[in-house]
Amino acid sequence: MTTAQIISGKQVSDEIRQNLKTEVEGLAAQGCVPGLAVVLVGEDPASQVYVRNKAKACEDLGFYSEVHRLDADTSQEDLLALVHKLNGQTDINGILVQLPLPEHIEEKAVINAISPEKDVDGFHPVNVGNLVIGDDSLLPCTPAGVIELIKHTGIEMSGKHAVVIGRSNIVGKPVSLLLQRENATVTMCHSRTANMKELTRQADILVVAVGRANFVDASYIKPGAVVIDVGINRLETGKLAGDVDFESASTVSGPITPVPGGVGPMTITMLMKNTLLAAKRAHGLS
Ligand SMILES: NC(=O)C1=CN([C@@H]2O[C@H](COP(=O)(O)OP(=O)(O)OC[C@H]3O[C@@H](n4cnc5c(N)ncnc54)[C@H](OP(=O)(O)O)[C@@H]3O)[C@@H](O)[C@H]2O)C=CC1
Ligand SMILES: Nc1nc(=O)c2c([nH]1)NC[C@@H]1CN(c3ccc(C(=O)N[C@@H](CCC(=O)O)C(=O)O)cc3)C=[N+]21
Repeated sequence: MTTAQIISGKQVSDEIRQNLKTEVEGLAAQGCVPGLAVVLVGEDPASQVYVRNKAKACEDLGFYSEVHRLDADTSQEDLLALVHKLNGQTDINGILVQLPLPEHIEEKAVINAISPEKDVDGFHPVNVGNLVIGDDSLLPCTPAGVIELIKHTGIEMSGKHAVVIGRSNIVGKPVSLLLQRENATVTMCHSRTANMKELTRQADILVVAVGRANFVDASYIKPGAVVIDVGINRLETGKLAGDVDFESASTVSGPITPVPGGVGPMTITMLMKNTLLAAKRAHGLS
């Protein structure tokens, strides 16, 4: 039986979006309407859902938005030309190119082409560098959402032992940097980690981003620990599952996020927050 507190990403998201909406209304009066361009190459079914959710969030908040759907066989040259065009558009403050891209396109070339001021994913090397140094930057959306959710529990991160499973550039690595910024002591686990359960069982805060459905169960978790499940896995049944076996984990954990309704909605909310910030900076308002 679940006795753990469920951290609702949906609810936290709605609260933040309310605040963003109020701010957008104020900015519109000053002639500043945040604009987001989302670029989707090919028809990755998962990406379709996210792109739809992003467009809807823009509409709800009063942002201007453009969705560019390109054929799967679009050349890298044509994609780069679109990115350059969007870089020059004054009505666009944020550019997001949905990943993964088809194999014939070099991801790095595309990310590097996005103007760092418009890189609302926080994937451009300039923004990554600023994140590492601790300077102001556009923070990657999923990691920023993870930190917001932990803050929402009211549990202090400073001095706590945080363990992150996964070390990707888009989730694991930036999450670990943001946790350190909150003064947590951070341990990183990955596919070569030898004694993983020994480590995760010491975690006051456990962030899981492995990309394997129901990978973490109760046996990985210290009683009362905060558990944040970043995983989004589509099961054969069509259902969505996290990287954490919620039924099992929640019997021992403290506050824990569900999937769906956990980190996913926060990712989109942080994207909106970044786009608003980029718009304010473009208008000299921040
Ligand atoms: N909610 C959201 O908004 C988002 C959700 N996601 C989801 O988060 C999950 C992770 O995504 P992402 O970081 O891109 O995934 P990647 O596949 O890029 O990275 C997975 C990481 O997990 C590690 N790993 C894999 N298997 C094991 C294992 N058996 N034991 C320990 N570590 C392991 C890998 O280690 P190694 O480095 O050694 O290979 C790697 O570092 C996915 O389910 C993805 O769908 C992603 C982005 C946004
Ligand atoms: N350039 C780029 N930036 C990204 O941020 C990016 C990306 N590419 N590629 C794919 C991943 C994944 N991702 C998600 C966004 C929203 C939900 C989301 O809204 N999830 C909801 C429900 C989703 C559903 O029902 O399928 C939830 O978890 O409750 C999930 C995952 C962003 N990503």
